[in-house]
Amino acid sequence: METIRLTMAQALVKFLDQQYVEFDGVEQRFIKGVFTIFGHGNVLGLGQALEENCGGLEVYQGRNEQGMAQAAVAFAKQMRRKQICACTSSVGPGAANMITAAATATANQIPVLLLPGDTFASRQPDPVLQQIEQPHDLTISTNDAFRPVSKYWDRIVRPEQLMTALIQAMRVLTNPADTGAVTLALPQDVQGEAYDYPASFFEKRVHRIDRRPASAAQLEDAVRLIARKRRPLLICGGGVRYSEAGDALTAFAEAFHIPLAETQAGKSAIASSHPLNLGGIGVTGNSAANAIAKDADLIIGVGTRFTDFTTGSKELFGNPDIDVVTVNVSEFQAIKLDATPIVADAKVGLEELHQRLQSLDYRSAYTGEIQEARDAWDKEWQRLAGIQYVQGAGSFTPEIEGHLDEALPEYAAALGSSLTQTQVVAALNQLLGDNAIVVGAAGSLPGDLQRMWRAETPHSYHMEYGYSCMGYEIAGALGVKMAEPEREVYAFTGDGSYLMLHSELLTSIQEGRKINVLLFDNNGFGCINNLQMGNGMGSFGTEFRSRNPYTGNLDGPLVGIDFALSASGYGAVTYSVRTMKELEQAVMAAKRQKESTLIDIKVLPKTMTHGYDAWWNVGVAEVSDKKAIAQAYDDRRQSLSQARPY
Ligand SMILES: Cc1ncc(C[n+]2csc(CCOP(=O)(O)OP(=O)(O)O)c2C)c(N)n1
Ligand SMILES: O=C1C[C@@H](O)[C@H](O)[C@@H](O)C1=O
Ligand SMILES: [Mg+2]
Repeated sequence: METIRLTMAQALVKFLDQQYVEFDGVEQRFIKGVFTIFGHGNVLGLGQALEENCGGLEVYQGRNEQGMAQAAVAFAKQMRRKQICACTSSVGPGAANMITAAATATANQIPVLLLPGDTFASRQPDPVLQQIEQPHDLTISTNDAFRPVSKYWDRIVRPEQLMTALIQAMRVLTNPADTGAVTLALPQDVQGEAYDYPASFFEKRVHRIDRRPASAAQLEDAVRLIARKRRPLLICGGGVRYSEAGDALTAFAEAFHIPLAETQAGKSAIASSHPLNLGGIGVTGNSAANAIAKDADLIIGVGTRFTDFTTGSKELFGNPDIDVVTVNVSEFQAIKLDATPIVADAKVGLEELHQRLQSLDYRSAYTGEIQEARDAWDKEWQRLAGIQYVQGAGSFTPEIEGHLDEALPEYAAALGSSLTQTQVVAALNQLLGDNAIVVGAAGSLPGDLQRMWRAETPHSYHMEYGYSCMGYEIAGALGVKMAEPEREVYAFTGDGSYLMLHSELLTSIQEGRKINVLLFDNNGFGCINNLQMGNGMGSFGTEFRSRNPYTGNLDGPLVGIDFALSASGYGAVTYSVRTMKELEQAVMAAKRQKESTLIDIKVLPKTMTHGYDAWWNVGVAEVSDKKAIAQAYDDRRQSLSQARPY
């Protein structure tokens, strides 16, 4: 047997360089590159291997391990899971920083390969710098914390173990039904240890991503159910995009006259202007999708996990005769809501269902309801786009009313702006152009965008709403830009998310990957303020106010931040926006820039969109002296009584 003597880390790099996937007959390299932040836990092992021969892998320098790994997650998401990046960190805190990103990947079912350094397998120097010592179990290190957030976890304590670990890692990374973060913990000493690896291990491997067909019996069950339903509603989930099933879904909807609603992950599979597309559904959905959902007698969920946001915590589907059909490549997802499942790839499953339903000459019973719902939402959209703040007591009612109404003049003065969030979102939808990609994750913007953003081109909407991780926005925009360098990429971030994590803005500049940050500064954790005040609490710990020496609380003056100044320090081209005219000028100027840009948009709190008749089950206090909280608790109990229990 021919062998090659390499260190474990050199063998790892050589193997990763030879991985390819084939999907619909198209073959491509699977691992684009490796994000790195080196420390003693990885620099002399994996770092040395990458320096000596990284083959066709690109090597990037991250700023924050969470940030670089979120960029890798976004890259793989935008590539529809057909290409990924790996990330390597040092031992201890560097590794711990990647755990949040691992969780983001796994929650969203996005493949990412994480390679944290680990403590010595030999234990000779224990405790090595940054080692946590657990006296009851010396095998534990920081990296064990990746176990609950990884789809595959392994620790390579001998160089020859690498071979089985990598083959298993590739199984998970290329599995459309059950992918997520793969963590291979690499003890520092083992990274540098040599072994005579069989040469065959490094031959080119092509992993076929098969389209799983549906079983005839499952199709028959589904057809029988659909045939007796009059008001079906399709839900387009992320699986539609990963399976490139947008056309199949459109054809299905058109053939049987079935409206469709979009989840955050599924949005932009089908153009918003399509007459059967109702738009976003659920807690962050619009009036059109939610109204049709309430009366639907059948939900056909395609590639969706049916999260609480999509189902309105299982209260949204109000028709007593409701049934559910699913098309999902994952058996686990397919049987949710006690559905009649079709366990299959979204495109193949839909095409097979289409064929069988066609032979029955099926058509839904909708007449004018779909267009009416769309028209009503369109009218509401125009109203949201036109909301302007008017100064003076009683002359302005914000969308989220009755919380901070009396504080709005103070905000307008402190921010120097009276822009409303809905008017800015609507204007940006016109200004950015159809080909732009919008990226988001947390705060109030995902709600506004799922409702209001009209996405006309495929894959122009990139929302991480499985983990809704603050700080993904800017790191994610970098990953998206790496996936689609020809398109303008816009990170929609709140001030809170920017403050949480924006380190990879610098990486975007270093790499010459231009991203545009649209920062909505409302001086606080706006959506959480809405949530607490909407459930009977006061405004507590969510506005950005200084410590007040008289009360001892955080109810002093507003804390003003010049975000444009902050980003310009990194080399971003920045703009400050306080009027609609400035917004238009800034967007036009940003488009002409070659460097990354940041537009610091000052918006009034409470001027984002509100909910449109979907309930969100949140934990409200059962005991409180406050009447408003007791009322919120009763309301919750009432909604819960109308929701499906499972
Ligand atoms: C990492 C992380 N921590 C905490 C949260 C909980 N959370 C969700 S939104 C939010 C506030 C967001 O504030 P900002 O980015 O300013 O957006 P706004 O709601 O004001 O639009 C918080 C704390 C989260 N989603 N992610
Ligand atoms: O708690 C949350 C509330 C949501 O409105 C928000 O978008 C999300 O980021 C979150 O974590
Ligand atoms: Mg905010």
